[in-house]
This record gives sequence, C-alpha cells and structure tokens, in this order.
Amino acid sequence: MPAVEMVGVSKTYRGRGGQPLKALDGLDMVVGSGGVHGLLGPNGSGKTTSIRALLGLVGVDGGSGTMKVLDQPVPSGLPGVIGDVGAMVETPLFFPGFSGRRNLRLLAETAGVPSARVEECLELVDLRERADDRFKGYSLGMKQRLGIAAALLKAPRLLILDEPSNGLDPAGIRDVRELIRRLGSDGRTTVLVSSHLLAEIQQVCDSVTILARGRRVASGPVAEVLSRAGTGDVRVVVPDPAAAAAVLSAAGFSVSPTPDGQVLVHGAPAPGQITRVLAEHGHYVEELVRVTPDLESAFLAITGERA
Ligand SMILES: Nc1ncnc2c1ncn2[C@@H]1O[C@H](COP(=O)(O)OP(=O)(O)OP(=O)(O)O)[C@@H](O)[C@H]1O
Repeated sequence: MPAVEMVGVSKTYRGRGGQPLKALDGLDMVVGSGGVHGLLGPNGSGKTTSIRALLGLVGVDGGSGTMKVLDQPVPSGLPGVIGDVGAMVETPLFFPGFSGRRNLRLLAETAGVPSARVEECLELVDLRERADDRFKGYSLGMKQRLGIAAALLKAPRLLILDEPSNGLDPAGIRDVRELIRRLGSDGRTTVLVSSHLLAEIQQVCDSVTILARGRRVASGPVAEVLSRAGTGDVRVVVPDPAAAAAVLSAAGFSVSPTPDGQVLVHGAPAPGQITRVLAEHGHYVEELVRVTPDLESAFLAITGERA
C-alpha cells in the first residue's frame, strides 16, 4: 500500500486580477511505504500546494482527481488517519518565551500524547541538552529541529516535511539531513520531504517525484531518475586529444573538447567502439569514463528549468 497517492489533482488559485493560476495541473504522485521520498521542484512548482492538499489544508478543484493518505481518501478519510500523520509545513509556531521542552509538552497535552514521548522526541532531534533554553534563543536549525520533534510527537507512520532545510546554514542542513535519513530507515516511518535543493534530495532520498508547473515530470528511485536523464557522454583521456577528436569525428562520433584537454564523446556510444577506432589510428586510450549526471543536470534536462 502506498503511503501517499495523488492522481490527476488540480488546484487553481485566483490571481490578483481574478485570473486563474494553476498551482497543480493534473498532478500524479505515488509515495511507496517506508524510506524517504523527495518532492523536488523549483520555486512555485506546486510543492507546498500539493502537501497542503494532502493534509486537507487546501481544497483542490472539484472533480479534479483523487488523493489518498495511508490508504484513506482525502479529505473524507483524513480524520481516521491524521493521528498517524505528522507534518511540518512552513515555519512552525512556538511560544518564544517558553523552553523547547515546555512548548512540546503543551503540544503533547493537547494531542493526548504522554510526556515520556516528549523526551523521546527531544532525543530524536538531538535537542535534549538545550531543551530547557527558551525557544527565542534557539538557532534557526534548532527551531527547525524542534518543529520536526513536534511533528514526531504522535509517532507518525507518515512524516511530511515542507522545505525543512530552508534558511539553514550548512551545519543545520547536515543535522536535518541526518535526522531525516535516520527517521526514514527506522522501518516504520515514511518520510515525504519537499525541497528545491537538488543536492539535498540526492543525498537524502530513496525515491523522488520531480514537479514542474504543477505536473509530475519524472519519478522513481533517485538512481533510476538520474540514469534515465543520463547524457550518455563518455570522457576519453588520450595523449593527443585534438588528433583523437578528429579521428572520432571522422568515424561519425559527436565529439567536443573539454577545457582540461580531454575528449567528450556524446550520445551513449559503446565505449568499446571508441577504443577500437582510436587504436586503429594509433591513439591509445589512457582513461575512459562514462559521465554520470548529478540530479542538477538531470533536473535541468527533464524540466528545462533552472532550480
Ligand atoms: N494562496 C495562494 N493564492 C494564490 N496563489 C497561490 C497561493 N498559494 C500558492 N500560490 C501560487 O501557486 C503556485 C505554486 O505555489 P507553491 O507554494 O505550491 O509552490 P512551491 O513549489 O511550494 O514553491 P515555493 O518553494 O516557492 O514555496 C505559485 O505560482 C504560487 O504563487
């Protein structure tokens, strides 16, 4: 059973002049159970809107598709499963003059969660030692981790985090990344995390849905999405790159030189053919490497947009 399912979901906002703005345009998304799933897209592509729609915080266009969370239809079945869903959407609100612990205890009381769970969550996000400091004195990273702790209070089966790394410094980003990885590998939690940071998704997620203009443009295991968007380029190191490039070009390969004196052969040719043609002309290959794209180039290739 997928943890999240969206099929053909659209959401139209009214712009300032009343003109329609399609934030979601027939969006499909399937998040399998367990692990970390990334929702990746440039600003304005519909990440927050889709998360808000899944949580029933925003209504979608009438008759525009279906959504399920933990196998329950959204919004009608949400009351039955919302206790198993933890979410952090936008910066969470806490009382600035209260400590992290007191803030969490208040939330736990409201949700009927025992206070022992507050301590567990503080431990999970590594805030135990600073739990009695006032919230307003926390760094942005600590505030964000407290927000994640709040989302974890109910020991959710599905944890949804909207841009949890936003505004964090590198150390904060690393802490949040490690936390997400830990949660996603505990065997019971599915984490859905949105980001416009390609490296973030690449480092932390098992699978990914890529959005552009409110639509899914790619999805699957991160490694698969990357290889599908693969350029098929091969980088060749030879003693005389200019002559080797001329030979390859004459043999019908599409080639270009690299600034560091290597030859880039485009378009997924079998590497064996490259070495054979070169050897026939007295050029002996010192090194031959397939170029693996990172998520950034894959993303640009897929969406034609800059993140
Ligand atoms: N309440 C709203 N009223 C009108 N338009 C909105 C509203 N919320 C979002 N939009 C528009 O819908 C589109 C999608 O926005 P959304 O916030 O879902 O994107 P996003 O991918 O989360 O981007 P970001 O990372 O910038 O938050 C944008 O064009 C945005 O301006």
